Amino acid sequence: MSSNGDLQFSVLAEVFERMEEITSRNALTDMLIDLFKRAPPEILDEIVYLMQGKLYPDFVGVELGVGEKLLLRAISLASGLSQERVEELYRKLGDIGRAAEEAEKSRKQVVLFREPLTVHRVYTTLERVAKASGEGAQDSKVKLLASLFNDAEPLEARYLARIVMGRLRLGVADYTVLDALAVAFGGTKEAREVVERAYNVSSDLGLVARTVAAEGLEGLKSIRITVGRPIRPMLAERLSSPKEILDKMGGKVAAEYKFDGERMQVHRSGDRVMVFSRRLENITSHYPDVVEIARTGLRSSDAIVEGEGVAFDADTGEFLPFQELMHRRRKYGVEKAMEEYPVSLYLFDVIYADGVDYTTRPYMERRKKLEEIVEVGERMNIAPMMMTSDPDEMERFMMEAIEKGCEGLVVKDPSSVYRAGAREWSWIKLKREYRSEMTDTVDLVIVGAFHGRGKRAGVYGAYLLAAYDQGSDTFKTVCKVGTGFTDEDLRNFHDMLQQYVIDHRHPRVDSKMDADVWFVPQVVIEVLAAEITLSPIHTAAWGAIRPGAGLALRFPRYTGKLRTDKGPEDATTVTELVEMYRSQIKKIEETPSEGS
Ligand SMILES: Nc1ncnc2c1ncn2[C@@H]1O[C@H](COP(=O)(O)OP(=O)(O)OP(=O)(O)O)[C@@H](O)[C@H]1O
Repeated sequence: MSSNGDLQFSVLAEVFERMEEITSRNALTDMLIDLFKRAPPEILDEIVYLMQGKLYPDFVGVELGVGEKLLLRAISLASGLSQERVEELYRKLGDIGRAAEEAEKSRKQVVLFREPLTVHRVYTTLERVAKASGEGAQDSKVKLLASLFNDAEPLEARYLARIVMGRLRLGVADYTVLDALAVAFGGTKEAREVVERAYNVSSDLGLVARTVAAEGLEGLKSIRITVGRPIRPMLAERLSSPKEILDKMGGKVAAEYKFDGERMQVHRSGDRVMVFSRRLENITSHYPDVVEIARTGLRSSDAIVEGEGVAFDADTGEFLPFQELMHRRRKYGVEKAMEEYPVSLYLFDVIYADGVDYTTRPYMERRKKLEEIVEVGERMNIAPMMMTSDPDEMERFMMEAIEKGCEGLVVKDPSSVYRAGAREWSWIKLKREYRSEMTDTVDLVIVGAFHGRGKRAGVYGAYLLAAYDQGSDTFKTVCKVGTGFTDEDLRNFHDMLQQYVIDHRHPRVDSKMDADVWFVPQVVIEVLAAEITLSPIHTAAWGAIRPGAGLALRFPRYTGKLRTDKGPEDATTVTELVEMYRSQIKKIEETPSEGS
């Protein structure tokens, strides 16, 4: 069955057919073990890719580029059935695989000679289909596919069609393949670890399969971290208080800001930079600015670093909510999206640099290396970190992080290595305790402003807003807002506010934050925010919920409504904010806590 390093495609098709009927994971693993042992090592990578309905690992980002219409044309060409007939079969059966199979069964062309399909031929032909581009690409794709269907038996045609359409859906998870490889070529418990490590540092299941089949476990040890090939990210566990974290880790820990953006694994080799997402897709084309930042800001020209890309408002410099980053995931108009939603990179780890694999080095050493190789600038920075063994200090650091637009902290064990692909207790995330959507708008008083930069030069870029405190008849700050204003709003606000400018903080304004310009509290605007959080900076409800903390709005946005109908004392009060905060918590406690 296997000869000359190849395998009949029919063998694979039969295995696929049996897999579809299996209901237990153990049986599925056994079947894979059997297949892996029978297949020649040279094509085991091809088998593994095809089994998952792909040609390469995901990070390569190559697609077949074959739509339904094109595939139906190829089936029609090979079977001699009219295209209408093939389409009708597809409509009737509702499955393109079954349609291809039926077409094959009732093929009109008399075939004098069939060259039996092999796995390697299927694989390499599909590679050519994927690579066909430019003028006439569609026709070449049809011809190439038809050449396969021409030689396919009905069962082979079924699976061929499904692979091509990405509808194989055998549900063979990466971990099932790893289990099967470990048993087939190792047989010991240790084998699973070696196989998994090779996978975690390469993210390439096919490569791992072929290597272990050809060279055994020893061979896998030669799979090393390589620039250009993403490694599976280390993940964090979660606890809800600083004390629990300190109890778990013991001693001094390293607490870092947890930025709320998109995780980016940045690979650089000379002038070439690649960016991979948390799910290891190649997202380089969406982030030309990150490419440039890495090219100019990394002192090592051969490195893999990890960090969080955070979108910010170009005019105010403030972080934007995570969702705004999705504007960067478009296919066209990347340049425009890049201007509207620029990204700053906050690095938190180094995986590889100048020929050294840092994953086996302790956190403190990695952090030191990171500081060495990162040229800190406006667009590239290192996540702020503090070493602490005091829960109160950690709590304050978390509030500071949230105040700056972060989600909380990721606390790390200073002696821990980088465990690719693992979610373990050496990284623990601490998010703000309470999280829910704020659906009500609030009306707040403009008490200060900050000079605009960039496109907002000459007008105010952001405003300091306050709620009204009836008890003391003062205005307590709750947020800085720079989002939601049109250019016209900004000009109008700037002009209108001139009459209220004073050269010091108004005595009825209670603020820990220093504004560039202060106003007499007069103008009221409507604002919507994501939620209310505790804050070490804003003075509203200071100490009411927790000593040393006030309340703040997270991600506030001007709704476009200037409340000329309200005087400053009609603004939302601090008491109302406390109420809103409490009902928020109640809602959280009543809903099941979010999983990770
Ligand atoms: N300083 C930091 N260190 C590590 N991860 C950070 C840091 N800042 C932000 N992050 C982000 O936090 C994530 C760590 O949390 P976790 O491993 O649970 O990932 P997750 O499942 O994506 O969770 P979440 O939804 O909380 O981001 C990382 O994937 C990364 O994107």
